[in-house]
Amino acid sequence: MSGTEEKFSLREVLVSFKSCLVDDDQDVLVEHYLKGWKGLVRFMNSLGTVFSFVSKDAVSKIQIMENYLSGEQGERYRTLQSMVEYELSSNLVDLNKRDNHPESGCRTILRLHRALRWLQLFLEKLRTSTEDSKTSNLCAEAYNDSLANYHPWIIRKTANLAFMVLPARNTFFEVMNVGTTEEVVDMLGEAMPYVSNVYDFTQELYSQHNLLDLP
Ligand SMILES: CCCCCCCCCCCCC/C=C/[C@@H](O)[C@H](COP(=O)(O)O)NC(=O)CCCCCCCCCCCCCCC
Repeated sequence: MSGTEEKFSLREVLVSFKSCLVDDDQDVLVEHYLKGWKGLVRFMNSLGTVFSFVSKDAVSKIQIMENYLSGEQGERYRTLQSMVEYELSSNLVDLNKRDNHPESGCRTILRLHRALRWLQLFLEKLRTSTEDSKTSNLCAEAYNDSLANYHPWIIRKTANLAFMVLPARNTFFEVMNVGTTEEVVDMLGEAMPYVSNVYDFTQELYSQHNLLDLP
């Protein structure tokens, strides 16, 4: 990280998933969801350029969503529920193959949603890890049990190579800038339910509308 860049704590990033949830956890604010992702990408960038291929893809998906939010129909994209209703009722989603709407909000959020499952698994592994656990193994296990199922061989291979250069657990925790190991573990315990609630809500919404396999 460059000296001029302000150090930030992963606590704020993870807690921003708390502010996503509205209406008694029955909806997710897109703006806050994207804010959470931006913080995560910023954290990932601080780990080095080896993840820039991941970062690029995440940034482009965040950008697609921000364009919708600031566009003419921005109000329709305020929450995930309103986005799904609007895009489906206006036939703005390619349901079977990428065609006229290759970058719908629904399919873009689905990609981030699948990545959120990886994050959930990885954070839980970090939280319950021991001093001799290898961050690279935890990350690879979480990836292989989730996101990898949607990626072609070449991406899986590249991702697994990149994981190998992840810093050791101690350094990784330091970069998180949360405090001692105990504080990191406590923070993860505190933040995980928010990430899980956002994940569960989105999963349910997409499942209700048969959107979990969007091309
Ligand atoms: C800390 C280490 C970070 C490791 C990141 C692990 C996730 C590995 C994902 C590999 C994605 C490779 C990039 C390409 C993806 C796309 O092909 C693919 C499909 O898109 P398409 O349907 O439009 O073609 N895109 C996706 O699946 C979306 C990927 C979004 C990844 C966002 C990852 C953000 C990671 C944030 C790290 C924060 C770590 C915090 C830990 C305490």
